[in-house]
Amino acid sequence: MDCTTEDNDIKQNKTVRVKNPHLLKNSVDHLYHICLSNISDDLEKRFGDVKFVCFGGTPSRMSKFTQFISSELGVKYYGDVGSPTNITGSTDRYAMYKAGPVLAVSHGIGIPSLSIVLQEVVKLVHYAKCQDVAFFRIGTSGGLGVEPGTVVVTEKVVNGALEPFHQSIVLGKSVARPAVVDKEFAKEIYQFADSSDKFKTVLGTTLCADDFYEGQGRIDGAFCDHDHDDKLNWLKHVHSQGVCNIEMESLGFITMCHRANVKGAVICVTLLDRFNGDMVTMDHGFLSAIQKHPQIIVARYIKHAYHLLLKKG
Ligand SMILES: O=P(O)(O)O[C@@H]1C[C@H](O)[C@@H](CO)O1
Ligand SMILES: O=c1cc[nH]c(=O)[nH]1
Repeated sequence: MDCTTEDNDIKQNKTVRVKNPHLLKNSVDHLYHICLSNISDDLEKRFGDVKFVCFGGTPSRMSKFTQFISSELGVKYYGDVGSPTNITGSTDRYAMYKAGPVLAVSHGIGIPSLSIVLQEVVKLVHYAKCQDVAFFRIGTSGGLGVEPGTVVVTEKVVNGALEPFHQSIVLGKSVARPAVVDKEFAKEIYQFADSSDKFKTVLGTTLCADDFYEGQGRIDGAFCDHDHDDKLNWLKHVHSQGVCNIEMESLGFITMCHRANVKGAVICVTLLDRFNGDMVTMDHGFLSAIQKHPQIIVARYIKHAYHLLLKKG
């Protein structure tokens, strides 16, 4: 594909942007952490049909989601009965599964871990010439003033200081990139909540922290230099600014989707109300049941969008 065609496709919001002139010079690109290569693997043949890429923290969640979405869409997943195959096979850093137009990828904990796999997946869908791709993060979070089990569809994302950008250090300098949420896309997804659902779904601001303990104001870590009142005052303050939930990846996820010209949305379930405590104490059965809540909403959206695509032909 020459650059003009590529630019036109990007302008028409079809293909995924890889904004790196150095890559054009290199013919070989080994996607190290997902164990794929643009030369030795036929990425277009294997992944060219991908339209929806869903990310979440753990391999087991993404494997279960693959089974769920494959039965919802009536498409086979790649792998054996009852066990989708991890495409990243020989690396155990991340897991990636495929069911028809859906790719499900685990990202680990925090933006550093997420950003590596997200960059490689952006390059993967770029090399595979996927068109009109959408990315989703289906995660867990701590809630503020909402019942545990509530799904928050992120309409704004901020860092721990309530600023809507992601800061990182590049070549020794601090770089701040804006976290631009696609609000229309968030609203579209939110509309797939149903009044008969056994859980609530809300649109809200998500605070993305650098850490699970002190970074989220917890007082139950190995270290803590603040007290219970400081924590409550901070939680009350961020809640008064519209924050509904706290997690650890949304800022990097939204910022990179924007840079890649990909529609991106963050949909997380809340595991606890942080006004009532810090520890996640629910039993494993309940935890695994409520992790499905964001998947239910996203699966409805994907099913709807996929059927529209099939109709278009
Ligand atoms: O998608 P998950 O459930 O992994 O996301 C949240 C944020 C952190 O990665 C992790 C902390 O327990 O859960
Ligand atoms: O409180 C919580 C729960 C899940 N994930 C987080 O980052 N925070």
